[in-house]
Amino acid sequence: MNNKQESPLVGIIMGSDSDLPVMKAAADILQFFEVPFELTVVSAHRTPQRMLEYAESAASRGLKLIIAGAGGAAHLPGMVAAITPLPVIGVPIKSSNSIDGWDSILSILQMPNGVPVATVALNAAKNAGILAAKILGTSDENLRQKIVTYMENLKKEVNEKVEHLQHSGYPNRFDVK
Ligand SMILES: Nc1c(C(=O)O)ncn1[C@@H]1O[C@H](COP(=O)(O)O)[C@@H](O)[C@H]1O
Repeated sequence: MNNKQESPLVGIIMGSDSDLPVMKAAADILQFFEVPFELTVVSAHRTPQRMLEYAESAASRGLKLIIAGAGGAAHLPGMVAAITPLPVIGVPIKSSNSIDGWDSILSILQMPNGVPVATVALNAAKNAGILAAKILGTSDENLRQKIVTYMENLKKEVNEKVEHLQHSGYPNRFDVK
């Protein structure tokens, strides 16, 4: 699955394996950009010692940033950010007992001054992966070029939809692409 020869640059962690269906999107997009990553379950609540050791060792193991997803009382991203000097991207997850995901969003977003977590939208693990790739792309021209191509393709997709709409007969005078 992941490129085993290269040591991981991104650590994807989540509070439970029940988060995997959401967090898989971060792994998929990193794989698309050919960014080596590792993925595992770490819980601040249920496995505090494992969380401590993961966060303490992340930088020295060669990781450049961490994507942390959790639902409910989602303390994992913030606790990891409190320990590691690496940037942490937090993914709020709408878990089964959640208050519509707001519990997780606010737990991850409302960090105290001095301990930032870059929080993406609810369940937006794909965006977390893209953001990680963009950050790594600041010092990797090859990766940056892949991101430029990805963005060009996004634009093309929208333009094709606009083209399709043009042919459906609705009036539109705006044609800047
Ligand atoms: N928020 C946390 C933490 C943590 O922050 O340490 N550990 C587990 N969880 C979350 O509990 C939810 C339910 O987990 P289970 O499905 O295992 O009961 C998951 O969304 C997980 O991220």
